[in-house]
Amino acid sequence: MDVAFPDYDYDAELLSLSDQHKTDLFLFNSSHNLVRARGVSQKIETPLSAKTFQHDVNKVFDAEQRKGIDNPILVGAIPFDLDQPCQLLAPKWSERVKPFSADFPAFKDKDFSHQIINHAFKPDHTGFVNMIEAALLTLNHDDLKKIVLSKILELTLDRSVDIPRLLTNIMGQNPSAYHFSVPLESGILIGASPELLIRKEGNTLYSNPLAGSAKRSKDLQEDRRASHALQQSKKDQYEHRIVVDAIRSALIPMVQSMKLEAQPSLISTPTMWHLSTQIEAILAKDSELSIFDVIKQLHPTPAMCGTPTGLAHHHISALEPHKRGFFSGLVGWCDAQGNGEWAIAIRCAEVASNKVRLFAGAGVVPDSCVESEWRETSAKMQTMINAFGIKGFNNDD
Ligand SMILES: C=C(O[C@H]1C=CC=C(C(=O)O)[C@@H]1O)C(=O)O
Repeated sequence: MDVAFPDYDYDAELLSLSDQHKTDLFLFNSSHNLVRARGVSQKIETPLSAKTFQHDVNKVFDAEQRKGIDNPILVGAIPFDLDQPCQLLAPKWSERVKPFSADFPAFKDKDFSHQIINHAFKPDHTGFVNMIEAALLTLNHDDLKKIVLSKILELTLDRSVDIPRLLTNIMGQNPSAYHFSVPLESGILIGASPELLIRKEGNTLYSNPLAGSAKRSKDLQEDRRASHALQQSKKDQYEHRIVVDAIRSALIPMVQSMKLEAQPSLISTPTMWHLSTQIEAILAKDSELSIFDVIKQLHPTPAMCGTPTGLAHHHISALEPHKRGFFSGLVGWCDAQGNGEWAIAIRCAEVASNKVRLFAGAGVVPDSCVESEWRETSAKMQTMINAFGIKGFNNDD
């Protein structure tokens, strides 16, 4: 189904939100699909690692089909830790249409701004330094090759956040990202992720892992220098290669063919440069694998966790003072015909009224430098700081 894009009044037409529905709308927008959903017909909270997971999904799809929906969908979020409950639902209402182009004046909401009343990093700078130093020691004395460690920034803002306005700002400022707004029990998970874990169209799989990062600069020359240095950086190339190798090894047993770029390319968001690899693969003939079977083999990749996965996961639980929940998990949708798209929940925030939590992680390898990882995670948070219209906050502190 195609949609035309007239000059929208963003909150009335674009997001079709009346006041009482401001926060219960699920939205996922990529350059391939825009999925919107509302209301709960059925829920799935089973962890992805549970044996009954696919059975529970099939049961929900069957029940929706018995109600007369030809190709029902599931939308929601999958946590970082596969043993934790998912928040997936078959919505009461949904539509899948041509994606938004975010290049409208309506998306440039310059008057949208917030002030910070309180802020706290978890861990704080000292705790972060200790955490990365402990990781570096482990990297030297263990089989661990890479670990991704994160921090959270907790904000209290001067007023409750208007979610549709935040979403339009996110889209306007980051037109080529995966935009999402996912109502969860703890608040709204909302953001502009640059990273695709998996898109499945029939038997074709697409993935776009990122790893290796540099902060962008407003100064053109400095910006070019940063991108060039990233491309030349052995440390970042190594960090990236670990992710691509893991995805390739996980896909090989499932697919009949795979195309992937020999060298990573550079991609940019408005705030960051990244090393990126596009991967395309065709599932083996007569494959009965669902998109969740594929996700189970891939997630969490070394771009979110580390390598080897189990060991990195163990050290993350021991070193990080916070529970990630859905941060660095997945957000997206899938249908009963086996299509779907799941982006990684980064460059995002969890918002509950005027309380906001931002998340950012960075890959740590033996050549990592503690202060650079602090600055990199702060730079990654700038995507959401800008979307909230927060000015003059130096989040390097
Ligand atoms: C974990 C995050 O970034 C990942 C994605 C791209 C580059 C990354 C890096 O260079 O460390 C991270 O693996 C985040 O943005 O919070």
